[in-house]
Amino acid sequence: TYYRHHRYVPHFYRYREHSANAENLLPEVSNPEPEVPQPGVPTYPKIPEVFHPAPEVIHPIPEAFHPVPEVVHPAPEPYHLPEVYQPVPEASSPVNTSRVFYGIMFDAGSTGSRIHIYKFIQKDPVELPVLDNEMYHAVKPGLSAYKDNPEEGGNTIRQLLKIAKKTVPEEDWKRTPVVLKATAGLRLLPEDKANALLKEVREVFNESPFFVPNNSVSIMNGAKEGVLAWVTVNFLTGHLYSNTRKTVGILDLGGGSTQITFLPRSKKTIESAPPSYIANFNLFDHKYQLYTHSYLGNGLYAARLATLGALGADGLDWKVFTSSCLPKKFREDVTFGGTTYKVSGIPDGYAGYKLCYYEVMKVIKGVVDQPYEVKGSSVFYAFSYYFDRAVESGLIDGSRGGALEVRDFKKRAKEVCNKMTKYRAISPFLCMDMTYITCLLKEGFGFKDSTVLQLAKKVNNVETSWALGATFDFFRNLNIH
Ligand SMILES: O=c1ccn([C@@H]2O[C@H](COP(=O)(O)OP(=O)(O)O)[C@@H](O)[C@H]2O)c(=O)[nH]1
Repeated sequence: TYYRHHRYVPHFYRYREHSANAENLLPEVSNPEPEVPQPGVPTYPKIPEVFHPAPEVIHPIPEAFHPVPEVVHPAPEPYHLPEVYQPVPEASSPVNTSRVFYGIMFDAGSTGSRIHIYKFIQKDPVELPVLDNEMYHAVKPGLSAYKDNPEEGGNTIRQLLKIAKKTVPEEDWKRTPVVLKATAGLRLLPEDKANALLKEVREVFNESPFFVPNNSVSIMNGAKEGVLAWVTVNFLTGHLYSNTRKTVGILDLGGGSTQITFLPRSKKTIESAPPSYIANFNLFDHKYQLYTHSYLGNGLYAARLATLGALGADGLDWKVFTSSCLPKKFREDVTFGGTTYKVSGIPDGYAGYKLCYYEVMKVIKGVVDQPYEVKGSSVFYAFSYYFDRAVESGLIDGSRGGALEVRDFKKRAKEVCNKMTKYRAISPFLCMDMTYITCLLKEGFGFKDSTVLQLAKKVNNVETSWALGATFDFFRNLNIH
C-alpha cells in the first residue's frame, strides 16, 4: 500500500484564436453529451483542442533513454526538463493566480482496482491547463472477484474514494468529476453479475461528495482501452505536440486482456487489418488513425488458465489442471475473476521451455493478428505485466525500467523454464508467464527477435495506463470511433 505523488510536466500553450474565451475560466465540460447540460453540472477549464507543435528539442522520446526513477511520496526534486518545458508555480504560492482543477479516474481491472487523481493547473486564462501531478493508489483483487458479493466490491471503491477526499481540497469536491471504467474482468463476467457490480459502484459514487457525471460508471470497450493508453503514452513522451507525427506504439498486458496500438505508417497495414482493428479519433487538432486491438482472454492471468485448459471451465472443483510450464511438484488453488481452480505441474512428466512453448502457443496461434508493419522499426512502449515480469525475472530494474529486445524475453524464459527450482521462489508461474510473453510477441504480433521494447511503468512520473487518456476524453471528447 503506497501513495505516490507524481509531479509532472507542463506544456500546453493556448492558441490565440481561443482568446475569445479568455474571460471564461470554466467553459463547459465537453464530454459526455456536451449539447445537453446536466443540471448542477460544474464546468471546467477546457483542455483545448489545439496545441502548438513542440519545438524539435522534445523529440525524440525524451523518456525512453533517460528513465526517471520511480519515487514514492513525497514528490522528488524536479528533474531537469527539456528547455521547452515551463515549471509550474506551486498552487499555494501567494503570488499565484492559478486555478486548479482535478479529475478522478478509476481503473477497475481484472486483477485490481486503481484510482488516479490528476491535478491540472490553469495558469492563466490565456494559457492551456497543465497536468501538474498524479496521485495513484491500487488495491487487489479487482471488482470481478466480488461477483457474488457486489456490496463488498463497492466497499473497495469506497476505500479508494477516501484517498480522493484527502487529495482534492474540500472546496473542489463538488466540481471534481469521478469516473470508473472497467476492463477485462467485468467483460469476462456474465452480464447480470457485471451489472450488479456497476450498480453498486454507482451508489458509492452517488453518496460521495464529488461530481458524478452521466454514465460515469461503465465497462469500456477494448478499442478505447488501446487508444486511450496510446494517447497517455504519446502525451507523456511529448509525441502529441511534435510536428514530426512521430509516435510510439503501445503494448499493454493486463490480467484479462492485452492491447496493441500503434500509428501505422504504411497504408498496407490499414488495408490488410480486420476493419474493426482500425480506430479514428481527433486530438489537439490532429486526426489520427490507429491500428488497435484488445484480445479478451489473452491477458496474463486469463492466458495462464487458458494454457491449463481451465478458462471458462467453471464449477470443476474436482479437476486438477496440469501444465509442463509449472514446477513438477507444484500444486495450488488459483483464483481469477472470482473462480478458483486447482492447478499443478506434471509430477512424473516433463517440464521445460520447449513443451511449455507448445502449450502457450495454443492460446495464441490463430487468435492473434500480425499487423503488416510490426516487423518495421516503430518504437513500442510495453507496460503493465510486461513490465512487472521483466522486473521479476531480473531483466530490468524496477525503478528505472529500460530497453529490452524481444530476444531478451526469450533467453530469460528458457533460463527460467529450464531451471524451475531456482526461480520457483520468485513465482511458480514465472516460466509460464515469460514463455507466454515471448510467444505473444513473436508468434502472436510477429515481432522480430531484435525488436526493441521500452519497458516503463511510468513516464515522467505518471502511470502508463489508459486512465490519463480517458481523463482527456472526459474533458474533451476525442470522438473515438
Ligand atoms: O495505472 C496502472 C494501471 C495498471 N497497472 C498494472 O497493469 C496491469 C493491469 O492489469 P489489469 O488487472 O488492469 O488487467 P485488465 O483487466 O485490463 O486485463 C497490472 O500489472 C497493474 O499493476 C499499473 O501498473 N498502473
